[in-house]
Amino acid sequence: MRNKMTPVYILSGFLGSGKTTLLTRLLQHWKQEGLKPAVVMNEIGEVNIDSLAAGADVPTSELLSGCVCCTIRADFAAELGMLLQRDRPDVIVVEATGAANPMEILDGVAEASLYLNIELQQMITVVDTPHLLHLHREQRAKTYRLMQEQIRCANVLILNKTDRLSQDELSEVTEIVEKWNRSAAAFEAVRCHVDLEPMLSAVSRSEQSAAVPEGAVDDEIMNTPGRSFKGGAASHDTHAHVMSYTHHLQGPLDSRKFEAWIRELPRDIYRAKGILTFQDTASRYLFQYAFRETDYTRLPQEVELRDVLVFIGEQFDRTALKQQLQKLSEPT
Ligand SMILES: Nc1nc2c(ncn2[C@@H]2O[C@H](COP(=O)(O)OP(=O)(O)OP(=O)(O)O)[C@@H](O)[C@H]2O)c(=O)[nH]1
Repeated sequence: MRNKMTPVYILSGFLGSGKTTLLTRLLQHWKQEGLKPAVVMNEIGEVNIDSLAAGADVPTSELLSGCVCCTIRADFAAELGMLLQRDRPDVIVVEATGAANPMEILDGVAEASLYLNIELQQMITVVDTPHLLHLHREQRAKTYRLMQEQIRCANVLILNKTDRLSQDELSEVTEIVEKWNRSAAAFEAVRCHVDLEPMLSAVSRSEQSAAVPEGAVDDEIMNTPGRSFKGGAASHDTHAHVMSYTHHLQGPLDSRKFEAWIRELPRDIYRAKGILTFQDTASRYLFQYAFRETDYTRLPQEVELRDVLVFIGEQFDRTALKQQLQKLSEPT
């Protein structure tokens, strides 16, 4: 039997937006619930000051040699694996450096979930609202684009530092964020003071929304506590949020059927990877899919990994994917 999956939360947000403030709150919350959290942190620079915030009783793993998205391939999975084995946490938070590209981090966690019993729960982005408004007015391209990416990727948005905005400015910022990501559950906050339970359950609700038929999605999310955006159910003109789906395969697949199925994958799924066994070949493979190209690398026989596929894309139908993969696993 497979061990239970440890949920992983990615905490993203621009430098100084309030990630550590939120992390401290989350850790307190989980500890009060009797859970054991662990943290993976990365900082640009030599010393990680934020690790002090986690407290001595929270296992912390640090990637100090640069940004998590650059060290991610080798170190990240190894660090997570070590943390899981050594500390057996109930929940893991990856605090991404404020300058990190969230897509790379998402990709890294997806990669690690091929080898480890972890499940990416959601991406929480803390938005420094006065800073965003300032950049929006100045149109400073690079930083602005990174903030935009961080907002687009989120399933939960904390619109932080609202104490430094007037009501009009808050409306302006909300409108900007809404244009980029209408799907996430959004919470206005001062010092990341949000009701954590509704925030954490809003995470799963927005994930489930992918299975809800078009048109019902926004309705569902509009009803999540803390949702502050205006707007209607019919607005699907903006970017949907990025999501991932992990599927554990029950048995070997027919390679030709799998190939044919991959060719028909919806365009909304832009990345997939996995470990696969085929009914009609002796080897096992590491499978990669990017920009509609597939790649298979033969794995050594002794590799002890379960068969799994991870998909990353925008607002795709996870239920349909699951059903199709179950069908592909049926013996022919
Ligand atoms: N005025 C105001 N200040 C805040 C708020 N939230 C956080 N801060 C302050 O903003 C600063 C940065 O907060 P952190 O939680 O350290 O932010 P961070 O995102 O972890 O920062 P980096 O580690 O640099 O990426 C601290 O001085 C906080 O006290 C807020 O809602 N309003």
